[in-house]
Amino acid sequence: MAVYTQVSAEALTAFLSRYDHGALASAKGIAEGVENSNYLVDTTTGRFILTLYEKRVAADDLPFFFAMLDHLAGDGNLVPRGLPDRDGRVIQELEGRPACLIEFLSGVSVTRPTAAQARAAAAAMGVMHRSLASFDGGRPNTLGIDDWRPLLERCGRSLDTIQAGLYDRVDRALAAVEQDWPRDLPVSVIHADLFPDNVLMLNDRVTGLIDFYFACTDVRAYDLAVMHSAWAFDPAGEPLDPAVGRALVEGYDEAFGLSVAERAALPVLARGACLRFLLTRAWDWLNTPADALVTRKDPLAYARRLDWYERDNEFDAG
Ligand SMILES: Nc1ncnc2c1ncn2[C@@H]1O[C@H](COP(=O)(O)OP(=O)(O)OP(=O)(O)O)[C@@H](O)[C@H]1O
Ligand SMILES: N[C@@H](CCO)C(=O)O
Repeated sequence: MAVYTQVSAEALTAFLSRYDHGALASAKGIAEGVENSNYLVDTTTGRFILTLYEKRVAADDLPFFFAMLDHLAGDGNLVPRGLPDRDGRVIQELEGRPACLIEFLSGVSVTRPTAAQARAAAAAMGVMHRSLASFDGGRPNTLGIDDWRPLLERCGRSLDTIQAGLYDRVDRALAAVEQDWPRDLPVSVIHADLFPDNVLMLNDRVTGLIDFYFACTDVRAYDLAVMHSAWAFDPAGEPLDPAVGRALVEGYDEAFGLSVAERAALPVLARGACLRFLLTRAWDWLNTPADALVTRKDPLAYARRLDWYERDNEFDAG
């Protein structure tokens, strides 16, 4: 359960008194997620998400994320805006952490997506990319290709305590990705973490895209590769029905479009995505504080996906 920071009823009551959103009725920590502390807050007038930003989110980046969300919501995308208090402030401090009250969106996230759900989610990403073409903000990717080797070195040989030989395995895969990485594809602001748990759905309909805290400026097709690596496999990293992977590429292509060069680069971009999530999960696996109420995510589920992309499997690019 991702609740790193406990919020007392007294502190939350005082926090809510800055807004015109009613008085505290109930609050409970949300089990999903690994990055930030999230609470579901019910007040006398409505339901909200309260997020306290933890380890990987820099407070200085929050204005960028909320400007992006405002831009997307203003253009009709189903994303949650940060809510301003009576003085117009969205970014607050609570229990010593940066914190925001956020719009609640309905829907649930799927764990084993169908092809229809994958198509709808990828189309929502395509529509989002179209809106982002007119967004003039930007943020360097702090977990991009240039950051993977330093992260590998910080994990070091402790990786081998997760699985024998894992350090050398990642080192080899990373060297190949560094060599093959495309340097001339279109760049844009992207979500960079659009996993199934960051897409809210009702049946086959997308009702919300959430968790923009890794959004950054990077290769646009990398966003789709991240999505493929997260959606085309089950949580243990075993591939789902190939129709799911195909639906992702087709849904995105129909909504936004994918050039021949972007399509050709998807396999290496997906290998890069596997390394990004394998490494951050491995770091967390090795460094999660014993008292944190969080379910660590399995780095080896990403080693299995990496194996799959490396085996020269057809990417099912439609
Ligand atoms: N705006 C929202 N509306 C409804 N539910 C939300 C909203 N934001 C977050 N949630 C719920 O809280 C959970 C955790 O949120 P989120 O994914 O942002 O956490 P995180 O710790 O940043 O996660 P991750 O590990 O994916 O980076 C989500 O899976 C969802 O159930
Ligand atoms: N979506 C990521 C967590 C954010 O870094 C994962 O599943 O590893």
